[in-house]
Amino acid sequence: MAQSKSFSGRDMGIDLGTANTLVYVRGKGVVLNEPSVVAVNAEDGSVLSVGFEAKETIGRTPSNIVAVRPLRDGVIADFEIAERMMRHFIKKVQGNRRFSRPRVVVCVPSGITGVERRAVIEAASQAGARQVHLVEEPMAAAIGAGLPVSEPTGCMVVDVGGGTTEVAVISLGGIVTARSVRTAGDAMDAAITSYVKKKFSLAIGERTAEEIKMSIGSASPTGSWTAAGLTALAKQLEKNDGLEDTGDPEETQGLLPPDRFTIRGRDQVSGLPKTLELTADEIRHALTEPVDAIVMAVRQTLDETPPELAGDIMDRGIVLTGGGALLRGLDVRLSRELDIPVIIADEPLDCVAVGTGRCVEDFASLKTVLDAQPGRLLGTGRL
Ligand SMILES: Nc1ncnc2c1ncn2[C@@H]1O[C@H](COP(=O)(O)OP(=O)(O)OP(=O)(O)O)[C@@H](O)[C@H]1O
Repeated sequence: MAQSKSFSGRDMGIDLGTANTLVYVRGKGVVLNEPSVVAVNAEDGSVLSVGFEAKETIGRTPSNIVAVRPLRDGVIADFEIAERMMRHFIKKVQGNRRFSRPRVVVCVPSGITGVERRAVIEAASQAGARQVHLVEEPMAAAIGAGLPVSEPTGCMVVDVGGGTTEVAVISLGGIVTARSVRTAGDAMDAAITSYVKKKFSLAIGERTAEEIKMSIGSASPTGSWTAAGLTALAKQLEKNDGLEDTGDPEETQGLLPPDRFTIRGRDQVSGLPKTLELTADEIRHALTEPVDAIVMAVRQTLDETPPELAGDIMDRGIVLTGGGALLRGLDVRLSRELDIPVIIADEPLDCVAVGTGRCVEDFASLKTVLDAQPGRLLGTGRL
C-alpha cells in the first residue's frame, strides 16, 4: 500500500471514497491512501486527527470525541468535515514545500445530483484547489483497470466501493449506460451487524462487521481467493490472533481460508460481554440481500445495453474493481448468474485513484472524459 510522501506543488487526482481517500500526484503516482475518517472534538468542533489515526478511534472514543465519516453512500454527508479532511490530505502530500494551488481532478459517483457535484467542487476549492474537474467513478475505474475506454468497443466495469456500486458500459470515451446503487461494502457490513443482532442478540461495531466480511464473507461457496484478498485476510486474522502472519507471502497464499470467525460483542439481553463463533455459510447467507442487489444492478444495466456493445462485453467479460471486488466469490456469482466471464482487476482498490491520476497525467487527451454531465444514468438509489 502506498505511503504518503512529500511532493512539490503539482496537480493531483483525489479518489474521495466513502471508505478510503487516495491521492494521486502528477509524476509520482498514489502517494496517500487513508481511511475517510475525521476525529472531531464535539465540544469545540476542532479536528483532532484524520485518516488512520482517526479510524483507530471509531467505537472507542470518549463522549467528547466523535469519529466522523464525512462521506456516506458515496456522497458528501458532512460538507465542512469533508472539506477539512481534503485540506488535511492535500497539505499532507504537499509537505512543507507548498507551491501554487494545484489543479485537482476529483472522482465522484455517477449518480450524484447537480447540488452534490457543486458541493464537491466547492469543498475541493475551499481545500486549496485552483481548478477542480470531476471524473465519474466508473470511468476512472475503467481507465485505472487499463480498459480501452476510447476505442469503439463496449467494455463493462463494476466498481464495488464502500458506499456505492457503480456499473457502467463505456465506449468511445463516454459512458453509454450506467447505474449507481447505494449498496456496496458498507451495506454488507450492515447486513452482518443486523444478522448477528437478530440471531444472537449481540451488538457488534462496524469495524468488527468489516473484519468478519473480509475474513469469512463470500458471495458463492465456490469462490477462490485473490492474492489481494489473501493479504487483506492475513492482516485481519493477525489482528484477531486467528493466524500468525509469518510475513511469507507464499505461506499466506497456501493457506486454506478459514470457515469460522470468533467475535466478541455485547449481549443485548444481559448487557454483558459475550463471545461466539460464526461460520462462513451463515455469513454468506447474511450477505444475500446486498449481493443480490449488486447482481441485479449489473443485470439491469446489461439489459439496457445496445446489442452490439452487449456482444463486445460477452467476448471481453466484465471487469470488477473497488474493494468489494475482493469479496470472495463475487466474480463467480456474477459470472454464473449472467453467463459472462468476470475478471477482477489487478489492485482493485487502487483502480479509481490510478484512473483519476491518469486524467491528471494526460489531461489534454482525457479532457473529454472529464466534467460529463449526468443524463444517461439508468437508475440510482438503493435497490
Ligand atoms: N478483502 C475484502 N473483502 C471484502 N470487502 C473488502 C475487502 N477489502 C476491502 N473491502 C471493502 O471494500 C470497501 C472499500 O472499497 P473502496 O476503497 O474501493 O471504496 P471507496 O472508494 O472508499 O467507496 P465509494 O467508491 O463507495 O466511495 C469497504 O467496504 C471494504 O470493507
